[in-house]
Amino acid sequence: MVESIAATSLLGYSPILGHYLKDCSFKRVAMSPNRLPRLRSNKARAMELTKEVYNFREEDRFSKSSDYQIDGIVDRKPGLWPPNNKADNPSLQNPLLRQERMGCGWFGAVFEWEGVIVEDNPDHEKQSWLALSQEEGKSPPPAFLLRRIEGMKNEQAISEVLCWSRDPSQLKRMSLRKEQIFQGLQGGIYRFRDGSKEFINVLTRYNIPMALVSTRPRKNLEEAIGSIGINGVFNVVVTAEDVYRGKPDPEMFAYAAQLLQFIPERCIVFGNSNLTVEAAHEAKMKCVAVASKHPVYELTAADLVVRWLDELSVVDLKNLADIESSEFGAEPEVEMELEEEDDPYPSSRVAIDDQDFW
Ligand SMILES: Nc1c(NC[C@H](O)[C@H](O)[C@H](O)COP(=O)(O)O)[nH]c(=O)[nH]c1=O
Ligand SMILES: [Mg+2]
Repeated sequence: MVESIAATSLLGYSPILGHYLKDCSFKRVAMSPNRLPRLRSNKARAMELTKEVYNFREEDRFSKSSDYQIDGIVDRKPGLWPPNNKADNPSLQNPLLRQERMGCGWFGAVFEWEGVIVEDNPDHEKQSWLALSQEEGKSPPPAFLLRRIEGMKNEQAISEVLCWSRDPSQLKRMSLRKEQIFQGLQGGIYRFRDGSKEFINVLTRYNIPMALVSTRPRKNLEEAIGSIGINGVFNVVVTAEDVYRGKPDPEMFAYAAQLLQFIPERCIVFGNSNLTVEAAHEAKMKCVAVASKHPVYELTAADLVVRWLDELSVVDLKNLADIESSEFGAEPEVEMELEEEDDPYPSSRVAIDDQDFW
């Protein structure tokens, strides 16, 4: 199975619907009525948000997520946005490796959890909000508001969309309660979506760095990861506690890229809603939409739409991650190394980072 997915090529395979963006400006998608006007550039905003989060809870975050970070990939010290450009590191000495990474062969995969890796039951989420509104003596949120808060952090949804409170302690209390209700309904039972296990096996085999990003609390997500037996598969796990804002804000994806040490243009997001597509594009990332709870025709703003992850091959992802040189400024120059005269084996010198050539 693993072999067949990896070997699938562009020759024989055509995803349900897909279009590769060649316009590096990315399309602006008018799909989220709750988007706030942005007065600053996306990059400046991501930088500001990421810095804020670092200053706010740096120690807490790194201590909690350390189990999921692979040494050598994640820099535990705070850094500036954008992250160090691991892929296009000009100090790479192996010209073949450098060429490979400067092209489309080196990228990070950023996955949502529900509706992408595991099956999602949309009714549980709706019922949780309805139950919370009843407990709090608020009017039940209508369907259009529930759609607007899909993918947001609970605090964000309660304060900015439902307008139930702005008091931080109340927001925290209601958010925790809503997750408690959700977990009760969900029952701690998780099931892989068909094809997702096979797909992450392929990516693991190809050494493609992977991040898991979800608006669920870390504790619940860690339990869920353990219960389906994929501990340690993701190099990085970003959860609700790590960020101020969920989707459609790009903060979660920007932070995942920072932890993976990939510039955003080198990341592909896999999500199942238009808010995810919007957040990924806002973060300057490509987005594959998985049509799980939303039909294919509603997700056409994504760069590629599939029903099941195992419809995709590594070749498809490489094509998707194909980087326009203009996105990096000037055309990169291939550096010629000067070999020292007294070195008897000059061509055997390889930078440390060159050893993981795949
Ligand atoms: N509000 C509705 C949701 N919200 C839940 C989110 O879509 C999401 O599944 C959850 O936040 C987990 O995050 P992730 O997918 O792992 O990133 N879902 C619905 O189906 N319907 C809603 O109205
Ligand atoms: Mg989802």
